[in-house]
Amino acid sequence: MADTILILEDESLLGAELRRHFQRQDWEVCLCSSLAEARHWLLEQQLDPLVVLSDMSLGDGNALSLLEEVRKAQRPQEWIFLTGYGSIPDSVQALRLGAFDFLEKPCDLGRLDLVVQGAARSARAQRRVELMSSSVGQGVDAFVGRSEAAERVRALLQRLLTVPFSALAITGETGTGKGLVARILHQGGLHRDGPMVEINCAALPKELLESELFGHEAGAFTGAKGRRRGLLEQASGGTLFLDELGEMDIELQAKLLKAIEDKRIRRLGGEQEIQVDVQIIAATHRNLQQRVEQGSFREDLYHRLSVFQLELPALRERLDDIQDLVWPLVHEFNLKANRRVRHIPPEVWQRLRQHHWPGNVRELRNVVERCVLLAEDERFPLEWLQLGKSHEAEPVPVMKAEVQGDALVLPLDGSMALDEMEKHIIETALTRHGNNVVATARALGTTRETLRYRLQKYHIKI
Ligand SMILES: Nc1ncnc2c1ncn2[C@@H]1O[C@H](COP(=O)(O)OP(=O)(O)OP(=O)(O)O)[C@@H](O)[C@H]1O
Repeated sequence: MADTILILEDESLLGAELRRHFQRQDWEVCLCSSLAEARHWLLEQQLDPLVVLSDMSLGDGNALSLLEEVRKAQRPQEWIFLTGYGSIPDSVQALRLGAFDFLEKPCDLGRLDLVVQGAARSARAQRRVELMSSSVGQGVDAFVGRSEAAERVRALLQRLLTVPFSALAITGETGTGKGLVARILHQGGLHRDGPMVEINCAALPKELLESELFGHEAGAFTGAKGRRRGLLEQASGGTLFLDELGEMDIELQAKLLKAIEDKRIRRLGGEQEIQVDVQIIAATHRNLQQRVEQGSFREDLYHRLSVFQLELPALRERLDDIQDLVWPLVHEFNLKANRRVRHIPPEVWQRLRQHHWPGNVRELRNVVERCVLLAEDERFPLEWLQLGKSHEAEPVPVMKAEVQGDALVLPLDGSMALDEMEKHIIETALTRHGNNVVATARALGTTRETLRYRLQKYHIKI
């Protein structure tokens, strides 16, 4: 298909000559003799020229104003200005607005051709980059999968992208794509021009998380040296992604709910209320309703978040998606590790479909990475799948966590949740160090405060 050039020229003889010239070079030419006409084609008819070749001063105004309007609305395109003698200030302004180049009239056609070719190359390159960044990470298609369950997720995401929600919860097992979906919602949603700020609620003790979220004034607590803007403020105009919200302390949950409802916060130690316009996306692998029944999650916050809720299916419930997920991953790791895996034997597909996938897509990603990295030729190596026996085929013997010398072996067959593993690691380390908190913290590569917080969290008594 021919590329389009829009020529904006009110001298009819010159306009006609330029049109003939570019048509001879296989351009699709749209010739306009006024700003109004060009505005009609570019903004109302959404004509999408690769290059615009424009006179600077026209009967109905200066073309710079149109360039400014179009820049906001159009896909990448390059503008070249034809200027009269002595209009240097306008030309400087044109370059500042992002014009590709300007040529003084009368201009030599050979020179004009060179400049137009350069502009076309530049616009094509920008469009390629735009296309790549829109297919990677942006848009609901980044959530891959042909299964009905994946289609339902994409359809719901598409709807949510147009809804001005203030809070939303994404639930699903670990590795099902909660982080991915949060990024899709931010990048394609109504808050996309603002920042996306993330925090993992399980990673910090309550006091620290509170000051991270709400900020503090100088001297609000011991160690609060200067004033600090919290993440709710920093994310204003954008999205705050609260990962592992199920782990948030219940008192802090109340404060968060108030911030969502009032759209106002107060920094710790601060008097003044600060307006925040932020959409909150919360993710958790917990069953929040169950947490409510157990009394560890506030019912009112649960109801607030359930207005818009997205439940992501486990990979074992959408085995048809495995094929769609595996090929892009093979391609990605082929490129990264300079491999050329092209052939996936039927036995591999069969084993992939039989596995239980407790770590979901993240686990699949790790498996594909290992196999591609260890492949010796074009064949996807079955021997490196190392998936263990299928859950459906025969029951897998239950593995137990056990200490082997200085090492601790943990089962990765889904029988032990991450929290249980962490609790077990801490208990084992404590026993080894005679319940000495300082020595245990050192052995685990963490601080005494963090360890104390974990002890409290897991109700470990020493
Ligand atoms: N449907 C999908 N299509 C493509 N990639 C996916 C899909 N689901 C998950 N992934 C990929 O799998 C990996 C894990 O996903 P992600 O980190 O979003 O999971 P999560 O649910 O947030 O996990 P956790 O609860 O452990 O934080 C990421 O690399 C993500 O891009």
